[in-house]
Amino acid sequence: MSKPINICEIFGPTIQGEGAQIGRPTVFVRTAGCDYRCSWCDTLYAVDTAHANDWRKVMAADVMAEIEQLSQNTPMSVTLSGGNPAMQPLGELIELGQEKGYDFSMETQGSLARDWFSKLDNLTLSPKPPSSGIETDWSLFKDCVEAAGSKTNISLKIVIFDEADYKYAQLAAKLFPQLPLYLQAGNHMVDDQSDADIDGVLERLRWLAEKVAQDRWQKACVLPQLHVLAWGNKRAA
Ligand SMILES: C[S@@+](CC[C@H](N)C(=O)[O-])C[C@H]1O[C@@H](n2cnc3c(N)ncnc32)[C@H](O)[C@@H]1O
Ligand SMILES: Nc1nc2[nH]cc(C(=O)O)c2c(=O)[nH]1
Ligand code: SF4
Ligand SMILES: [Mg+2]
Repeated sequence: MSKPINICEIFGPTIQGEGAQIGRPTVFVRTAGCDYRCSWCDTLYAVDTAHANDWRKVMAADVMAEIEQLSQNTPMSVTLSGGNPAMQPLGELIELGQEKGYDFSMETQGSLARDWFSKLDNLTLSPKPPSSGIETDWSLFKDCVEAAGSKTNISLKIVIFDEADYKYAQLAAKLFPQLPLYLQAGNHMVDDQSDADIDGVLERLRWLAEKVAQDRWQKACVLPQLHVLAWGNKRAA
């Protein structure tokens, strides 16, 4: 018997605003619930159970039907995010979609490994630096890399707010030298309602870019959240 997926929102097509697939059109499936509480989480409405009344349980076939409606039945990229999508039974959805020609990317922090990671086309693992207030269990993180295996494109994406976060990213790069590395300028959440602090984001982006250039850190790819530059903190963008 298949189990329902806890859904926060399904939206798009928009563009992937972050990491290895930046700029690519995609539909987002945002699952509800997370095992972390990052101090600067930009999607608390998918994490905090205070928002649980807005979440819904949906069977994989029905999620797929919504994706097909949004994409007007044109096979395209689907991005699974959250919350932590690894908490949800997503293997069946990935299989259903791939049979129809859709490809699947996923964003997760690397705290819960699942067999079905190996079905994904792209997996972004985003371990959390010190500024998040969360400590990384690198052994669980390694389990996620291994669960995805060699057929899935895996990349590391680390949010950077400060010097300690930068050092953490250097450590992560040392631990997983085989993985492409993206450094994402942090977006300080001012409050849920307000526009994004774009000046602050750009200042952090310039600081990060200058550091990487000065250190001649060839492997690092520095990026902003493109959707934040385009649409601010607007939900479902
Ligand atoms: C909202 S999370 C959901 C997926 C998963 N829980 C995770 O953290 O990877 C999606 C991406 O947004 C990043 N992110 C969250 N809040 C952010 C912020 N304030 N500034 C920059 N990136 C942020 C996360 O690090 C992650 O890479
Ligand atoms: N456009 C856009 N790109 C994104 N990349 C990662 C996102 C996420 O919240 O996981 C996200 C998002 O919410 N919107
Ligand atoms: S792991 Fe991701 S969704 Fe969960 S609290 Fe952190 S940034 Fe938010
Ligand atoms: Mg987001």
